Amino acid sequence: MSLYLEAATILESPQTTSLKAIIYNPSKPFKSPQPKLYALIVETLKFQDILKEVVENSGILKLERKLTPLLSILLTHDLLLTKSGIATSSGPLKDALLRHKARLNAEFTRARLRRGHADIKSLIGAVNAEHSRESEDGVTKTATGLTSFNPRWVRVNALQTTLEDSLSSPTFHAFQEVGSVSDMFFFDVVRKTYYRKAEILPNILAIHPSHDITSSELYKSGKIILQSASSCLPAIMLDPPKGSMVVDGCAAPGNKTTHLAALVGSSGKIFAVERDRRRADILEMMITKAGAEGIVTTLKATDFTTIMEGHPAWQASYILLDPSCSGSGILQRVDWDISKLNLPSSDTTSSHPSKKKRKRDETLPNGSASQPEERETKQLEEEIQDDDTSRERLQSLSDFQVAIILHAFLFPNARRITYSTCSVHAEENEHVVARVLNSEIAKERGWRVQSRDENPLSTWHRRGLVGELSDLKSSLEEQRRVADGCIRVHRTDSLGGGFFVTCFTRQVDDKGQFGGGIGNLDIVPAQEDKSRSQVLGDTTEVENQEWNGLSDEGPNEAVSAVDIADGDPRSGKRQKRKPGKAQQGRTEKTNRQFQKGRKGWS
Ligand SMILES: C[S@@+](CC[C@H](N)C(=O)[O-])C[C@H]1O[C@@H](n2cnc3c(N)ncnc32)[C@H](O)[C@@H]1O
Repeated sequence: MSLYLEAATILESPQTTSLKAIIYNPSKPFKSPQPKLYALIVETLKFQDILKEVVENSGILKLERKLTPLLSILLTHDLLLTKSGIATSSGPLKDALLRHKARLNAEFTRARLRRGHADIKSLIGAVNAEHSRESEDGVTKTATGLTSFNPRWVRVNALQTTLEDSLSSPTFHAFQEVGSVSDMFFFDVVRKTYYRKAEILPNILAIHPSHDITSSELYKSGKIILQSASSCLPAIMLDPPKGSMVVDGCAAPGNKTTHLAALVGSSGKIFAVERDRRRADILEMMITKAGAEGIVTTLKATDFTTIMEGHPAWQASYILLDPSCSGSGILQRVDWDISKLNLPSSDTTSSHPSKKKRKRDETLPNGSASQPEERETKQLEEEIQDDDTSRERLQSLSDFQVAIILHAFLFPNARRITYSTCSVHAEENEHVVARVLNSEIAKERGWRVQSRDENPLSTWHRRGLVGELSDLKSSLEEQRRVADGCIRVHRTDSLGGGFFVTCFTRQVDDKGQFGGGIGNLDIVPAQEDKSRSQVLGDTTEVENQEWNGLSDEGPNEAVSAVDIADGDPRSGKRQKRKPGKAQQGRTEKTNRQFQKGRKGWS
């Protein structure tokens, strides 16, 4: 009986992760074979409506006190829908169900005929078809009736292979290109298809989520990396030229670090900074797997805000900031939503013995009987408290994100800085942008948000929310320009989850001096490298339509001996370059302003 009891326990537990992750978790093994357990739960969930109807109409829950609604549908599933029947030799629960076999069979026949199926085969076929369309295939129907598609996104690792070689490899050679993401979801049978938007998402492919490529040689060797399109946007937007020096300020697990490495190539240099030692281990593994060890120096257990003058990373020209955030945009690929279990009702409904829920008028733990009004007030209070906690949390995340950007603004040679989150909250997105642009540092150093037309992702239709930039101390026109310079991705946009990214830049004059800034409405495109692959200008309208063909996987978000470079004061070695007096003075002044600015914003 342990198979059914274990299945019931799983179905009753709160769903914090996918069903597969629960069943195949090595630290919490089940007695029953995992594939059997998985199949029983998935199949019962698929047929839950008809099973519920059969159990309710048979009235067995009133007659058999040992059977719970959940156990009754699990057992009835195997009794009626499998060739081998209930998978146990004997026992009180099996006996209880078998006493009513004839009645259950009769109700099942009625329920099947009511659905218009002459035989069981036809019923099973129809239920399977319905489920393959609606849940297994990454097609989500939102509450508003919108259909969104969740392909699996794959980034071809240009450090190890090319897109062409990947497409002709055994993994992909049978795949055919389709014109939009939605095209791969409209066949009854999943076909081997891929979608790409080469001009804007170079080396990035979308495939149907049912294709598991993790056992392929391409994946195992690091030639392809599973990374959502949303998560690829920051490196594309930063667009560091080949051979440039880049800092990835919040790097683990390393999706964006390895993407940056592919962009700067073997002549480039990346410092990947990660505060958390354990996460930094994964970062190092990912860098090795991607073949980027020669390009990336990992700064393990290092806080980005401690990188100062004298550290080699201080000289970087490009900085990618993807700091910790609330993660509210992340899509969970839930294989089976066990929370949507539709249980039979009975007058004698009792929950599973292991999980006793408090009934409506039961005594509260403090001994007092809860009255309905009291319960409602308590619930309301809890909700308000939850809301305050999340507001507080967002505020502290936002303060931390501001501090990270303000520190990046101090890097003397930085010309572009991207800031991204996988959050949908304006507090972590537009509000952060407004706060850093209002800072003294931004004004002194000439930092502004890159205009849409300077930006490789100018054709993406969903931009920042201008209404959330009202704290920006500037004209409405400038607020609009800033909003337009930000990119938002909705969870339903098919790029793999909700996302926000923007790029800060500053002008460089002919002598390589930085200048200009917010309030400078005379936007002159920065005189920088000519590496920008796209400035698509007036093709925007057409591009928007093409982008609209994309419409969804969640952004995937992976260092040995501490790899602190010689120049780092903590390395214990003499710093290679000491700043001159003038430079020292400027840094101290700027640091004081920075601290002042920081206080002002907290
Ligand atoms: C959202 S994750 C980054 C994901 C990563 N960019 C990727 O694409 O794989 C944020 C990371 O920043 C790290 N972090 C947070 N604060 C930091 C700080 N002050 N300095 C360095 N790393 C930090 C966190 O430990 C976490 O690993």
